[in-house]
Amino acid sequence: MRSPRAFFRPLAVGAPTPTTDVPFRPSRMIHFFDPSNEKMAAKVPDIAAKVDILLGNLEDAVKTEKKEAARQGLVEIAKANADLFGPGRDTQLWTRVNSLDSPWVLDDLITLVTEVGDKLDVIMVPKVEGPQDIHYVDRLLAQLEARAGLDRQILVHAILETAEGVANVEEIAAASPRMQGISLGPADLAASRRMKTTRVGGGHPGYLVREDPTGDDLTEGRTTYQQDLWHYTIARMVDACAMNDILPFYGPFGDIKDVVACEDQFRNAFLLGCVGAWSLHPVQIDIAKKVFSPSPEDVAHAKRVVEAMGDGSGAVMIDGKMEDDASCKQCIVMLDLARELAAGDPELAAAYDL
Ligand SMILES: CC(C)(COP(=O)(O)OP(=O)(O)OC[C@H]1O[C@@H](n2cnc3c(N)ncnc32)[C@H](O)[C@@H]1OP(=O)(O)O)[C@@H](O)C(=O)NCCC(=O)NCCSC(=O)C[C@H](O)C(=O)O
Ligand SMILES: [Mg+2]
Repeated sequence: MRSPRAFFRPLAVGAPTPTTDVPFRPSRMIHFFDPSNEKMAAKVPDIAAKVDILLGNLEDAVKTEKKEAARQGLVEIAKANADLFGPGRDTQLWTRVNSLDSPWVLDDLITLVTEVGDKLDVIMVPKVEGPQDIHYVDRLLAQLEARAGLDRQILVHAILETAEGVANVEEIAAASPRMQGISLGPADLAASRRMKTTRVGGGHPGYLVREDPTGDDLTEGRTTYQQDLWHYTIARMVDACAMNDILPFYGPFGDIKDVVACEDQFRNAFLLGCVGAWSLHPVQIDIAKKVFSPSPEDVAHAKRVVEAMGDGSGAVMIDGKMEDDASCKQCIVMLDLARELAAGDPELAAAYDL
């Protein structure tokens, strides 16, 4: 554990000073694409205009024989679209590198930071098991940033997708000032925990509670309610992130055609405190944008409560409900997000009347 005084010192001579805050940027969807896939690569300028975060994926879902093409493809895309990415641009450019035990990750990090480090906002690290993984990446990035002459830090995002990672999530979130956030990786996590679902995120019809029987018949007339397989992990991840001022995200929803259940999963995550989710296919982009932007009705209600509460003390009745200091704080959370999103989006600003 580093001393509090050392925490904000660069980890390599000449590396940028560590950031003290994760700056607010709209982060409602992390859109995944495979930079070795020509069709997807060709869509980058179009998609970049629609998403908050565009992520060139180098890890799972990229075939082994395409690993190097994906890495090189991302370098070329970042260079060819220099006007779209980098400090002050609307769309963040991220990458997901290969796992730390893979034969590719060292070259992923060296190549990307050296060639296009000035365009990259965040590096997503998969299968993070504890703070030691973040410390390794932190020091290596500092060395690479110093050598590349970068003047701002590239932040790090961890995926929570092993049982060990979940057990250590608080230490992971607090491991470095470079930490930007954490995503739930439900597919790898299910495998690591030996859960018996084969789905990529979402619910499972077998995970349910059943109403008690009303008579002797145990088989008929008993309503079942599907439960959320991910509630515990998301809630724990949200707490770990909130206590360290970093951002929690839901990860992938693999049933691309089930846009309804995707919206439900994203909304559960939003309500629990996540700021965004991954989009794996263009059809999921607008779902994430809608869900992770507060609704105009919630914003209108929040405005009413904050106005009625004045200095925030005491209690008032609005529409038959008690509002006090605590509910006023909830409303301020909602309003802050609405204002931040509306600042870069005239349509939202109009919908929120802000
Ligand atoms: C899921 C897909 C393989 C589906 O691809 P495809 O069969 O080509 O879908 P469509 O025919 O409906 O595509 C229509 C057009 O849209 C383009 N497309 C598709 N996906 C994307 C995308 N993500 N970005 C940009 N463009 C996209 C297609 O090329 C078609 O174009 P055209 O023919 O010109 O009309 C595919 O969507 C896909 O590969 N998505 C990304 C998958 C991914 O990144 N997976 C990894 C993240 S999830 C994970 O790793 C698990 C996690 O770590 C955990 O452990 O939980
Ligand atoms: Mg995974």
